[in-house]
Amino acid sequence: MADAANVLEVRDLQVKLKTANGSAPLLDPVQLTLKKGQVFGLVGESGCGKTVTCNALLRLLHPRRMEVSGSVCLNGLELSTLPDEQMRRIRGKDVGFIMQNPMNAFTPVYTIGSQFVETLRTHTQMSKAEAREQAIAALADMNLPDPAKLMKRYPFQLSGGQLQRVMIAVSMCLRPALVIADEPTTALDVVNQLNVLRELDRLRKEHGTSILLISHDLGVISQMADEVAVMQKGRIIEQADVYQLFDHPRHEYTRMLLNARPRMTLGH
Ligand SMILES: Nc1ncnc2c1ncn2[C@@H]1O[C@H](COP(=O)(O)OP(=O)(O)OP(=O)(O)O)[C@@H](O)[C@H]1O
Repeated sequence: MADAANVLEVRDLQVKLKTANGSAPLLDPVQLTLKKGQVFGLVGESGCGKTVTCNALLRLLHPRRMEVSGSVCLNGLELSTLPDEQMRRIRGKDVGFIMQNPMNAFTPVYTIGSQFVETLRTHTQMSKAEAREQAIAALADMNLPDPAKLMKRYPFQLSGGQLQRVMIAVSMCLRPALVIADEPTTALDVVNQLNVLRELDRLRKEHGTSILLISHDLGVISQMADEVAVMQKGRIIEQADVYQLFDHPRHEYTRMLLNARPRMTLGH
């Protein structure tokens, strides 16, 4: 029975890559519990399986190439057995997704405004005018200057930091219960990293959104997360409250990551 305090409960989520001779494990059985309003950090070096975990949660892995098993429960709703059409509605509306390279999230030939309006109208009954108004308000809320003008721009006309903020505005505007942020600041310079993290944190506080924050950078995780899981080679090797993990890391690999983290602070 799902606990009402939890937005996401993942049990025994396992991924295997189908090969000519059988299958190769990519993800050992993963258990995750995200409480409402919590930031859950998933850390580990490149290739350890963070993105595979997110894609498995959202059922974005190709069934012909990957074998996924286990249970993923979002606000009490089991996602693993939902029809594809219902799952499509959940992605974007109930679960927002912020990816590492915002350029990949937008189609280059359409303006920011038309893509934002389209997303809003796909998931709601809003008229074009209402959606446009809401999009402008969401861009302004992300402290983006002159949002009405920005709506007319194409993705390549924005800086990486601006585009990342637009993506956050798009993913948060439908007030999803959960946002999965996969390396949301990795492609940004340090100043933009801090700004984007601040905005994410503010939106979480204002709307009570839970965030699954994926990063290879424990410096970022330490600023944002309440709880942290450390992943190595497709396995969660340590999971703890952020203070406990930083003060008393149990695993040698966690200690190595801690020693390698850059110094940065959100300053609040
Ligand atoms: N479509 C795929 N086909 C085959 N192998 C894959 C596929 N996607 C991921 N993998 C493999 O799964 C493992 C985990 O990859 P994943 O992208 O989840 O790592 P990651 O921790 O997110 O790394 P990064 O921080 O670089 O994004 C890697 O060994 C990768 O090569």
